[in-house]
Amino acid sequence: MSFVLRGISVRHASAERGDSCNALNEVSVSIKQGEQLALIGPSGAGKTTLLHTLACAHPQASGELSVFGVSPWKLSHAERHALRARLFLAPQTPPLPPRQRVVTTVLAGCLPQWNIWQAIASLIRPSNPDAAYDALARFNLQDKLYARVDRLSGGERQRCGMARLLVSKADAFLVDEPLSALDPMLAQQTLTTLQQEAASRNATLICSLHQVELALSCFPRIVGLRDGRIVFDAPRAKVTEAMITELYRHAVQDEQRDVRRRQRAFMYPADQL
Ligand SMILES: Nc1ncnc2c1ncn2[C@@H]1O[C@H](COP(=O)(O)OP(=O)(O)OP(=O)(O)O)[C@@H](O)[C@H]1O
Repeated sequence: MSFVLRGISVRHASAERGDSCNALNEVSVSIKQGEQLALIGPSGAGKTTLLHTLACAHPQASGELSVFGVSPWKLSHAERHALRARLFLAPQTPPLPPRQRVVTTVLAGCLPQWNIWQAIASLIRPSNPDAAYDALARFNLQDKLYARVDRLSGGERQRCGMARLLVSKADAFLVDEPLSALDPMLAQQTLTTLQQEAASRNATLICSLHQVELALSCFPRIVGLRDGRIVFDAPRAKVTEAMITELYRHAVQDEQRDVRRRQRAFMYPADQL
C-alpha cells in the first residue's frame, strides 16, 4: 500500500479562532502502489489539504496515516525527510525561482537524491542538462531549456513544474490541479504524460482536478470530496451523473447565495451597518 488513512481529520494552524470547521473530517481511504486516482470536488472541498497530508507536509489532528507502511509523524525528522524524498508534491502554482534558468529549475526535482554539494554544484553548472531536456521535451518545452523562468507563460511554468516530477525518483506523484493554466489539447497531453510516467515506474498517481470529464475519462478510480469528507470513492464506471450533480450541488447553491448577499449589500448598504 502507498497510503492508508483511517479517520484522518486536519485543521489548518492558521484557521480562524472559533472556526469549528476542519479542512478534512474523518477521511478513510486506502491507495495501492501504482494506483491512479482523481480527486474531484468543489472549491474548498479539501483536495489540496488531502494531497498535503499525503505528502507529510502537515500532521493530522486525529486519525492514523500510513505512508509506504510507516507512520510519518512517529518518525524522526531525518527519517521523515527520507520518506518525503519518495513523494513528489506538485502544487497548483509551482514556486519556481523567477530569475532561474528552466534547466536549473527542472533539475531541482533531483534535490532529494543529492547531497548539499551536488545541489550547489548544479546551481552553478546544471549537472544533467540532458535529463532536463528530455523531461521538457515530453511537455513540448525543450526549446525553453535555457530560458529564464520569469519569461515563461503560466501554462509553460505549470508544465515546467511537471518536468521536475519526471526527473525525480519519487514513488508517488501528488499533483494538485496540474491543468488549470492549460488549453484543452495541452491538458490532455500533460495528463497522458503524467499517467505514462507513473505507469512506467509503477508510481502511485493522485491528481486533483476541476475538469470532471477528463477525470472520468482518464482515471480508473474517482474520489469525490466535499466539506472535507469523502462523498464517494468508486471506479469510474460506477460514477453516475447524479453523483456528480450531488457533489457540486451545494457549491452552486452557495455561489447563488453569495451573489444574492452581494446584491443586497449593494442595493441596501444601510442594512449592513
Ligand atoms: N492555510 C490555510 N489556513 C486556513 N484555512 C485553510 C488554509 N488552506 C485551506 N484552508 C481551508 O481548508 C479548506 C479546504 O481547502 P483546500 O485548499 O484543501 O480545498 P480545495 O478542495 O483544494 O479547494 P480548491 O479547489 O479551491 O483549490 C477550505 O475551507 C479552506 O478555506
